[in-house]
Amino acid sequence: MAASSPVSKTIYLGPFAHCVTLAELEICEKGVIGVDEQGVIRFVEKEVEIEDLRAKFEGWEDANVVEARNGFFFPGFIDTHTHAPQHPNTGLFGKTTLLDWLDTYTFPLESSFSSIDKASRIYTNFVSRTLSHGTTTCAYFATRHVEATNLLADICLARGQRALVGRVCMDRLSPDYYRDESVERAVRDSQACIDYVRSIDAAGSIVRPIITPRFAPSCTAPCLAGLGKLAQETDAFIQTHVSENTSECELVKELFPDSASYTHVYEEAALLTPKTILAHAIHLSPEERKLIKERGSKISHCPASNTALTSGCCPVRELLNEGLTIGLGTDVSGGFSPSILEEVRHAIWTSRFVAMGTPTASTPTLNNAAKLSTAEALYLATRGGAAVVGLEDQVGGFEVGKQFDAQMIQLGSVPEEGDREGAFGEEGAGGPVDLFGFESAEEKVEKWVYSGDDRNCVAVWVRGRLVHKTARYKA
Ligand SMILES: O=c1[nH]c(=O)c2nc[nH]c2[nH]1
Ligand SMILES: [Zn+2]
Repeated sequence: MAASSPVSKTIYLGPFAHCVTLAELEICEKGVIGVDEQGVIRFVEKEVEIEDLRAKFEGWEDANVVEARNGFFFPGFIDTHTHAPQHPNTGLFGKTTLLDWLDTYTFPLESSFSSIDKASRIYTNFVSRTLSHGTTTCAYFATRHVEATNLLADICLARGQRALVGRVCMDRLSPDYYRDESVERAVRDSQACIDYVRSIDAAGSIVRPIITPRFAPSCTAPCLAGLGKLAQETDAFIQTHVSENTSECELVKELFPDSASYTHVYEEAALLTPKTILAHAIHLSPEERKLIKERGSKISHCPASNTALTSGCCPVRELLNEGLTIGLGTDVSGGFSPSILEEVRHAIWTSRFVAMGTPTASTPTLNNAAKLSTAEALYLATRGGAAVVGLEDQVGGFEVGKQFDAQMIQLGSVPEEGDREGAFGEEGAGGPVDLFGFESAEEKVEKWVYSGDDRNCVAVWVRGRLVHKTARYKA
């Protein structure tokens, strides 16, 4: 589906849900959202009877009407951290942990993106996959290759998916066949990608560049400093990894013996800014968290990856209590799914593992305060993520003035006894979520969160433009 399809004035009719605050998930059963030709939300009504529709919205008599049946509209998901070139390795991690996983699976695959044909095949497929799971904005790590990185930006722009696209920098501790030959090269190639992405979308309304040092162990101090300087000169976003795995943290201590902490390595290179996204952040000290907060840098929580690579359980509830800004990341292929809905579930599970902890004599009971609620995890997936990628004024919820980045969720109705056809005709067409008719609006959302998948995501819009639909979508 091309992003060039025109946007018509449209009234989105039917239930919608969105997170108003971290604690509050608002669900409106008789919702109406009016979106203009620029994809901007012009009105939001929460209690409208269908019969009143045309009369009520003067000037909107000719608007299209798109109705959510047996489901609801939900804001598009924001994936604050993933690796597009690692998509073919999804599900392949065995019993590795971070450092051997990089050597075994990741570097060999990423290095092959010198082939633009290969990059084209994988990136086209991955952007389709993330869109089909309702991801309307994505922060992508690409590879070292300028041409392939620029191609990823082209694909996101053509498909209409908002993206931050970054060329990965690494000038040490990676194989000879996959390493920046010098600091100058890392900075020059990063600059080339920034220039390219800004040349294809000067306003940055869909694609924006992001400076991407892979992580401290694979960058020398001069390389990190060169990228920090580049970030200042270009006012670009920055993304990297921090404190994911204890062996990695030890390695950083060895490589940067004069730095007070892992986070200080980035601080010393001027890489901690309000436009910085730090992935994982599992093993941070209180001082490091304080520094990140002071700098206004953001955190991408990647719970599926953290469990797959046995990196640890990030104490997200604590970080939220401390006022850090947090979104969710799929971190493919450390993570094994391109779905932020899956990450919502993993964020909730991880918070429960933190809550269960290891009972000790001093804390023998469950630490309920560590748990994330469904609403809180959905907040991280939408509004929290929007703040991480600098789009908090534009997307993440349904308010007048925001842009319509949304997904239409449709659930399955189990037929009444005697109704052999069923609500959606063929069996299984309702996806994995079965409704029996008793469910409240809240229960429908809960059922989707815990057992839904991309089959329930029947249409996706970015700035009011339809960017993905399934056969079940009937406009
Ligand atoms: O989850 C991760 N994925 C990666 O590709 C990577 N590189 C450094 N550190 C990393 N962590
Ligand atoms: Zn990562």
